[in-house]
Amino acid sequence: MKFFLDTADLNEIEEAASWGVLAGVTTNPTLYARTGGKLDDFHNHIKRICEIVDGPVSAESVAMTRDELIRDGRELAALADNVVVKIPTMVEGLAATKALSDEGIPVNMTLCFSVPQAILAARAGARYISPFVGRFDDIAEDGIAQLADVVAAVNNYDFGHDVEIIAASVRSANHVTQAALMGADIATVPFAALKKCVQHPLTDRGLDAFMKDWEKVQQA
Ligand SMILES: O=C[C@H](O)COP(=O)(O)O
Repeated sequence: MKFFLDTADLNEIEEAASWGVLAGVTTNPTLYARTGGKLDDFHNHIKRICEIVDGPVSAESVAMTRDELIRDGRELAALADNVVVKIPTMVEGLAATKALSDEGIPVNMTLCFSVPQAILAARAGARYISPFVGRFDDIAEDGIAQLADVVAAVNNYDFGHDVEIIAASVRSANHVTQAALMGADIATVPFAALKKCVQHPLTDRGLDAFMKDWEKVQQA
């Protein structure tokens, strides 16, 4: 499984990239708004992320019609070679995904919550599909079970092009564990959750014991 960072925060992206584990970044309008960024600076911001990350960077269109989504998608794709256009799973989004992928522009279909949505996204030409996990948990449903259904269903078929499943709306190390065990291709993880993935209380306890014992060696 590859790790993407689910953020538009440049400091977080630079830090995770320095760990050598970052295979890509996903952004959305909420994540960009959280940086305090202005509309005028959005394209420059995506360019800056693309310069830091050696991998696909999803930039989301906020258009609602196929023509606008296609126009927006072309503009976003022109920003850098590693831009992936993120498009919501809806009828207009499918049509735009088909048009953009036919032009060789990779699309990440987002806000995916069901197996039929995922299969349709793949059929339309989506390079990436993003089933959301945490938002199912938020409504007292089992997000991991939903993700497992999507992974199993998509893996049943050959769509004639590469399709990777991005476990999105990931909130915890346990989500990452479950996504990896079921063979999700990618987990896109917020920075705080990524840090939690590195940590384990037994690692901390073991390290503490090693440091204390090493002090004894130094004083012997
Ligand atoms: O845009 C995709 C995100 O992974 C959504 O995550 P979230 O449910 O934590 O906002």
